[in-house]
Amino acid sequence: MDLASLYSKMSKQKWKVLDGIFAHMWDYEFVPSELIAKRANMSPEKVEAILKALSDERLVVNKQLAYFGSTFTFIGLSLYSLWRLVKRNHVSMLGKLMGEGKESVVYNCYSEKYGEAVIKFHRVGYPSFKKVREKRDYGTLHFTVLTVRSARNEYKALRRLYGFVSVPRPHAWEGNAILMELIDAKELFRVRLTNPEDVLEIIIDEVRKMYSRGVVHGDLSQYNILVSEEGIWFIDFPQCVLLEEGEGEGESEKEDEAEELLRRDVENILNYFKRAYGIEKDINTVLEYIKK
Ligand SMILES: Nc1ncnc2c1ncn2[C@@H]1O[C@H](COP(=O)(O)OP(=O)(O)OP(=O)(O)O)[C@@H](O)[C@H]1O
Ligand SMILES: [Mg+2]
Ligand SMILES: [Mg+2]
Repeated sequence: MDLASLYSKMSKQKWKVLDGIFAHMWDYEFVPSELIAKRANMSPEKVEAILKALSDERLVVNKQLAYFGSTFTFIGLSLYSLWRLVKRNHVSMLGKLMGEGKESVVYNCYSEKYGEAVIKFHRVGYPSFKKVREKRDYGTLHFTVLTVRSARNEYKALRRLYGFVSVPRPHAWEGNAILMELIDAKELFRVRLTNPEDVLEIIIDEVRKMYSRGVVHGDLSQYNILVSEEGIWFIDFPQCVLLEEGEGEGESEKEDEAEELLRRDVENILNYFKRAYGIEKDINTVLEYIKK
């Protein structure tokens, strides 16, 4: 996905058309070209011609239903989200591709406001990612909405935690993209720790702080913790559960889910430290400490 070169090939009218899709994607999987035309202030014929060009570039998928409709591809949505970040002056220059995970693509970038930073483009449940899709219950919502939601959930979690728990500073959120602080560190699984007991203590204390702010990570593992000489950071929050103030003591379904996820998170970490460093801790004691 070469976003920078795709970006340079866009025109003002193409951006307007993508903007029209974005504005109505909450109500339609395939947004009627007529609605796009209205918002873009162009004729429907012109809009359809642009949509066909965008489809050739694999930025949208068009479908002839009872009407002519369009939806974003992952690349199209990412490009559009990048445009919004640029327009709001959050991003000045896109840098190198840093990594491609199952559910995201992460780029280095430069921001005049924030300096060096990263952009994480979310992709949840796009059709080509079958395995990811099977794992979750998507109901009837379509991919674009789910993906934007996942970005929003991660942004909300980072906003709530930053300053209390060691997470990258969130700068901005647009569409499926989150702009955040660049952390100069490596994933836990790639590092041989000299003080694993201390690091495990820190992790448990941070998970406790997270929990006290109503956040359960939900995918905690040696892959989603970054470490360096300077400290440790938690990343990758789209699947987290956010409990509201006062929640966490009752019996709601969300709280049950949070409890279950917390146990799994802690289990993952304890298993990793046992396997990699031979450190053993009793999970129930640790959970009790976290919830205290
Ligand atoms: N703020 C950051 N600073 C530096 N590197 C980062 C940052 N955020 C993400 N990364 C890098 O990008 C990778 C993918 O990010 P992240 O884990 O958030 O997404 P993911 O696609 O959900 O991952 P996975 O496929 O493992 O679930 C990370 O493993 C890390 O190497
Ligand atoms: Mg990850
Ligand atoms: Mg992930």
